[in-house]
Amino acid sequence: MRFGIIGGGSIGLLLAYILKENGTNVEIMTRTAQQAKVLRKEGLHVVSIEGEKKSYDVGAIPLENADWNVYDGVFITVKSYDLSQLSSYVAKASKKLPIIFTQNGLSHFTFAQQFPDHFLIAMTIEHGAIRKSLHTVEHKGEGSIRIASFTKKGIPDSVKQLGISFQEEKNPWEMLLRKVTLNACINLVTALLKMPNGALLENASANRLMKQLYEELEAVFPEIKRLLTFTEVEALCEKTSRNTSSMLQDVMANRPTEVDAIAGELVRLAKEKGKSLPTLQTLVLLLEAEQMEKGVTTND
Ligand SMILES: NC(=O)C1=CN([C@@H]2O[C@H](COP(=O)(O)OP(=O)(O)OC[C@H]3O[C@@H](n4cnc5c(N)ncnc54)[C@H](OP(=O)(O)O)[C@@H]3O)[C@@H](O)[C@H]2O)C=CC1
Ligand SMILES: CC(C)(CO)C(=O)C(=O)O
Repeated sequence: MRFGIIGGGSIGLLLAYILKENGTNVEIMTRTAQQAKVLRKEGLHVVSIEGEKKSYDVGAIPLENADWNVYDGVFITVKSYDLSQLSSYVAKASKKLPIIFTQNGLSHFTFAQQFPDHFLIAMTIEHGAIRKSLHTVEHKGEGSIRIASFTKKGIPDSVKQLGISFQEEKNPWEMLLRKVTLNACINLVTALLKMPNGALLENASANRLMKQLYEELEAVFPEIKRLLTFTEVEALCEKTSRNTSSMLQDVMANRPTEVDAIAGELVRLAKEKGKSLPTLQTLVLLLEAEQMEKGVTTND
């Protein structure tokens, strides 16, 4: 089997590693020709959770030159705010091709609704990963991977046979609500306090702030009680304790963050119910103010 991965960032390279470990042929579709060249020449370098260094031959091609007809499935691992750039590619893809979205947040739920006849699937990844160079990724923690189809087509055998250990979910909305709650609790606090995920267990005030966020969300979206306990939020901080959350990675690299896809969407949904999320909204403003001072605009 041959799978394409759009985006050679932290999660794109981590997925390439997981797929290669399971014997799948992988081609990474990059934004730049330079990254594709480096990946083809140097291979994919991985530092595993245990600190072991590994390398793999991978295919790599700039996205604009790729032919999606050669793949059994395509993973989309770009940030939420870059999804709109891919609309024309998804529109042209075969309706039989499984396309799997790995974004945090909720905006890909709306993106997927533009393509009701395509074979679109959501995947939530509770792993930590940090790209260290154009062809090197460090695996920083391992939690569960969940998958749910956006359509009635279900999960195809080609994806089930990838050898990735994942939990299949029936309801994509609930699966994404669970993950966005985890990210609202972990990513915003770590991004503001410049802490690795594990520090949220050690710093009592940061831990209280994270709990306050969880309780505020649970009060507005009661189904969260059924989908995720606060103990599970803390367990993910433990499993990814050495990871720098993807939002903190963005802040440190002076890139836009996914604050709108994560917190903005939750605030809007709360408003539709006539409710508000004051703690979350305050953290959003603090983060946006910090980004503005650095001249980084959110392009969500
Ligand atoms: N990092 C983590 O630990 C986790 C991240 N996630 C989620 O996974 C998603 C990806 O995150 P992450 O990998 O950290 O993000 P990164 O910013 O590390 O990677 C995103 C990649 O997408 C590439 N890209 C952007 N636009 C295009 C395009 N038009 N064509 C091809 N490639 C493109 C970027 O290219 P370039 O480098 O050239 O700019 C970049 O390499 C996010 O939604 C995040 O929330 C989920 C779980 C854990
Ligand atoms: C799983 C977790 C919390 C890992 O840091 C993540 O989703 C992220 O950083 O975006």
